[in-house]
Amino acid sequence: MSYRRLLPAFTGLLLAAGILLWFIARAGTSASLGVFSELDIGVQLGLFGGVLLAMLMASVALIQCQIARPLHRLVNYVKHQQDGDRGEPPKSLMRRQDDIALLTKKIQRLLVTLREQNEQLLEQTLNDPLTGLGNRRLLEQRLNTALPLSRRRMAPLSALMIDVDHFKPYNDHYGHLAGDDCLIEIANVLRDIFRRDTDIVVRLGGEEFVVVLLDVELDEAVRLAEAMRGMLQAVGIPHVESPTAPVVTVSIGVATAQPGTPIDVENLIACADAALYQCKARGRNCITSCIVNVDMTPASVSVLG
Ligand SMILES: Nc1nc2c(ncn2[C@@H]2O[C@H](COP(=O)(O)OP(=O)(O)OP(=O)(O)O)[C@@H](O)[C@H]2O)c(=O)[nH]1
Repeated sequence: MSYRRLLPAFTGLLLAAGILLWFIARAGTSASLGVFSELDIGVQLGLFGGVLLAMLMASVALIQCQIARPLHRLVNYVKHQQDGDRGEPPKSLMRRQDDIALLTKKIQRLLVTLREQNEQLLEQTLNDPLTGLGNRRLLEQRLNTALPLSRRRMAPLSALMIDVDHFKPYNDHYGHLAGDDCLIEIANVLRDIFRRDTDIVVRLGGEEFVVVLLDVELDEAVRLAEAMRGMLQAVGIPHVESPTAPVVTVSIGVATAQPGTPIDVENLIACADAALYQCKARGRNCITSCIVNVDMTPASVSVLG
């Protein structure tokens, strides 16, 4: 029985007991209630008190079992949800037919909505809205976990800094919207080439993209960079203003940190950037690679070709 029906019942019983006690007390003094009138007044009062106490204890037990305990379970459910638990509310709460069940269902729905909205917000803060790739924050977040792990496992790590060649003349000639479409197309090529779950592919800003490949040696990183460059050229986005090629091309700086090199996000990107700079100097639409040195200053990048 739900507390909504039990409480009025107990209140009624208490009331009835009170009236009964009052009646018996009166009967005791008017000596018209046979057996009670023969009892000592102290015993009569003791009896009344006992009945009252029993009723009170029953009420407390009822409140404890029907209200306090379920509410405690509800609080525990909310606490666990706050700690990241995704479980359902206790079945004993969901099965009820009262306000506590209603409250539980409402809280559950509210928590699901909040969680979904949080996930959407988080995605927005970690994604580039134009291309749908990750952004710099996502790169930092994932590298903060990946770099120490990679160091501990003594695994190599490679970063590719990809920059669109002559993008300003492209924008000037075809317009900013066409420029946006071009960036989206490049992002699609990146998605096609870098498919591993561990690959981190982000748009750093403007016409610059970064790819970080965990557990990938320099040779493999250069091969993938070459595949990306080739695929974009094969897509053939016309670029009549480019002095390099009749289509949109990219320059790619590849930096590889050998197993155990103590690098951080900034240093890795700085080294790949230095390699990219060499690429641009060599005439664009090419790949330059380097090994990240232990002192990790961009100036220490040794270009391999
Ligand atoms: N359409 C579009 N253009 C952008 C976006 N972000 C940056 N750009 C443009 O990208 C161009 C980058 O130009 P530059 O930095 O001079 O580079 P570049 O012309 O590609 O020259 P190189 O890199 O030396 O080959 C600028 O014209 C920016 O306005 C964007 O989100 N959308």
